[in-house]
Amino acid sequence: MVALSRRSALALAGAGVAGSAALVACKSSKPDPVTDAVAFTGEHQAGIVTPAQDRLHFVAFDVITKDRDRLVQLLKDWTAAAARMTQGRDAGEIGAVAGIPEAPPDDTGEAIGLPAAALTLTIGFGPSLFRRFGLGARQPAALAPLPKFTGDTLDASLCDGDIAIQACANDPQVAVHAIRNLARIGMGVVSVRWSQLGFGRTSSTSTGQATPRNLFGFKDGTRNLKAEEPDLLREHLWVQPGDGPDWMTGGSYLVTRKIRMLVETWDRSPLAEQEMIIGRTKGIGAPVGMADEFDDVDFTSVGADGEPLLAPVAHVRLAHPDTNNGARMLRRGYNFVDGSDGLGRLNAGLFFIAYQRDPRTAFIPVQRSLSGRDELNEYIRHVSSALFACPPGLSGPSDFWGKALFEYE
Ligand SMILES: C=CC1=C(C)c2cc3[nH]c(cc4nc(cc5[nH]c(cc1n2)c(C)c5CCC(=O)O)C(CCC(=O)O)=C4C)c(C)c3C=C
Ligand SMILES: [Fe+2]
Repeated sequence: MVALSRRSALALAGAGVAGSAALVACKSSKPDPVTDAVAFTGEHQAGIVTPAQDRLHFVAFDVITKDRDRLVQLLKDWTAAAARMTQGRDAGEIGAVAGIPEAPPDDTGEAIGLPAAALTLTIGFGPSLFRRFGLGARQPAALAPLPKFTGDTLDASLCDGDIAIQACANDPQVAVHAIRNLARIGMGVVSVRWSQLGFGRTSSTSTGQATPRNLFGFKDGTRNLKAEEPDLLREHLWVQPGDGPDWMTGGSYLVTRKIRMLVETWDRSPLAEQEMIIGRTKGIGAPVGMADEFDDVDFTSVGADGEPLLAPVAHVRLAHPDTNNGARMLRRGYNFVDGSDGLGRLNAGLFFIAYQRDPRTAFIPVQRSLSGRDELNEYIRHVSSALFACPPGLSGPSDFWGKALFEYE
């Protein structure tokens, strides 16, 4: 049997040979150059350390059923649909246009003819899920709700959620199609709590990727954890045996923060001040006082005025591992522009995404350091916050999202 993508199925449909597709998981965790598909199964979920794609559609769901079996069935159905869509196929076995005219199609159709576009679908479970379905004792200690931080201006309707799914792809229509179909399949069991579209990745997760820029115009993601650093990934990204609970071994904790950026105010500030606030040059992205983007941050040199070259309030000083007891995380955020705010300003910013082995020793201390002193706070507002436990990758066809969490002795 052959695996037919939406593209080849469309082409072959004309020749009358569509309908014999079978799921074939591709082996590599990098996009397959022929099918442009990222493997759906593996040790870790795709969409974390796999190369960051250009587009995002992120959704947080509330579970609206009290029936545990219905939720487990949905997780099975979602897994099957996600396996198909990440390989460039329709969400359902029949597809968008091959079904009977009397029934709604099992795929919505807007991705017909589009490739897999390196689509990854990554699932996470929020703290609120563990208050139900007998999951209380299964909640990881690391999954305690995030604390309030100085300056937070959070909108509760944009925070938290029982289940999150991150869709990343190199085509926005492919990412939106995936989330739309998962929401459709979940009708009656889950409802969308909040969602976010993103464009322009704001970090690299591989040394092979150029460092992109955020909406303040600075290179972002220079000193990110990268796929080529397995020792650091073990230490800072993946939950290790013994960290507990077992169902999270090989997984990672996901923090999202929607951060509005007051771009109009930023755009009126002088270049030298922008560089002082970030602690890096805007052009090359080098740490202040250094020449190259990948030079180490210089904490100690002082200028002719006797003041440190790297300001005490500079973002990269306050976010640096040396300032935070060695804390590191894998950032995977996206720019967003959600139209304008009715006052003539863009509603724009950074949808910050960070994965880590334990938020208590990574995101939380770093955000405490930033929220207290970071000069960047004059120009940003945190409006949404969430934390999710992302289990390890799926082992094969009999595994499904959440199996080890829900099915235990
Ligand atoms: C709590 C974690 C962080 C938040 C929130 C955050 C917001 C934020 N960051 C930028 C722009 C840049 N950040 C940079 C580096 C950097 N930022 C964090 C953490 C948070 N940032 C870390 C851990 C680091 C790396 C520190 C280090 O190890 O040196 C940079 C420099 C380039 C880079 O290394 O990535 C920029 C630029 C914005 C605009 C923002 C909120 C909107
Ligand atoms: Fe940052």
